[in-house]
Amino acid sequence: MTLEATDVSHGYGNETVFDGVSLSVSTGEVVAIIGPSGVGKSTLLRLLALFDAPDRGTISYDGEDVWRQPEGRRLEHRRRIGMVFQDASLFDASVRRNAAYGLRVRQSWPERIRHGFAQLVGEQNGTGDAVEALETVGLADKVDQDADSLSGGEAQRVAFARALAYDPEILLLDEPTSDLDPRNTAVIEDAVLQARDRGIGVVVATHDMHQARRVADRTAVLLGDEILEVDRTERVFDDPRDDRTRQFIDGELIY
Ligand SMILES: Nc1ncnc2c1ncn2[C@@H]1O[C@H](COP(=O)(O)OP(=O)(O)OP(=O)(O)O)[C@@H](O)[C@H]1O
Repeated sequence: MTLEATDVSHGYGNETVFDGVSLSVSTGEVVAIIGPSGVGKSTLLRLLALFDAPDRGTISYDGEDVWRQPEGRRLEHRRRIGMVFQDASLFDASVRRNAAYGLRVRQSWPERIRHGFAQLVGEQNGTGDAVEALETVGLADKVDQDADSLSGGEAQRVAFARALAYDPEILLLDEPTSDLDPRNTAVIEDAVLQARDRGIGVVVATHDMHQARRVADRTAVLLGDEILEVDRTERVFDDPRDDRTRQFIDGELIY
C-alpha cells in the first residue's frame, strides 16, 4: 500500500508554498521530510492526510487518484491515515478517553462501514486497543489520570497513542518531538520504529536532522519550493546530490 503525492503544487492565496513536489510512503517504512521552518512541511502533510486538495498534481492511495473519487471513497482512504499535529490538543478527560478518541469516532460509523473497515485492517470487531497504544509510549500507568495534569512530553505521547490506537495504515507526524526533552523524544522515536515494524507507513516532518537519521529509511529534503532530493537516508546525508542539501545539512544555509 502506497500513499503518493505526484507533481503537487500548493499555496495560500497568491503565495506558492511548493511547486511540483513528489513524495511517496509505503507501508512498513519511515520517510522523513526535513527542511527549515516555514518551508511547507505541515502543508505537505495536510495534503497527504487528504485534508486539503492540492492546487495542482495528484494524491493517490493504493493507486487511486483520491481527489477524483466520490467523497465517500475519499473518506474511506482518509480513515486509514492517522495524523498527529504539532500541538497535542488533548481534551479535558482521562488519558484513556483521549487515547480511545479515534476508536469511539470509528464506533459511531454505520455498522456496514465499520464492518468493512474491520475486515480491511484485520480487526476482530472494529476496535483496536487504546491501552496497548499507551503501553507503546510508556504511559500505561497513567490511563486514569486527567489529561490536563500531564506534562507537555506526556501529552505528546498520548496524542501519538491516540493515532496509533486507530490502527492506521499510514501515520503522519508533524514535528512530533519539538519541545520535548531527550527522554520523551526517545520514547516517541522508539514508538515510530515499532509502528514501522508492525507494518505502518510513517511520515515524519522534522527540522531535526539527527532525528531523520535515527528513524527514517528514506529522507526528503524540502527547500525553497521544491524537494531537492529524496533517497535512502544515509545517501542523502552522506552523499547529497544537490549542493543546497549539503549546505543545509552543514548548517550553512540560513533561511
Ligand atoms: N492556512 C494558511 N493560510 C495562509 N498561509 C499559510 C497557511 N498555512 C501555512 N501558511 C504559510 O505557508 C508556508 C508554509 O507553512 P507550513 O506550516 O507548511 O511550514 P512548515 O515547514 O511546516 O513550518 P514549521 O516547521 O514552522 O511548522 C508559511 O509561509 C506559512 O505562513
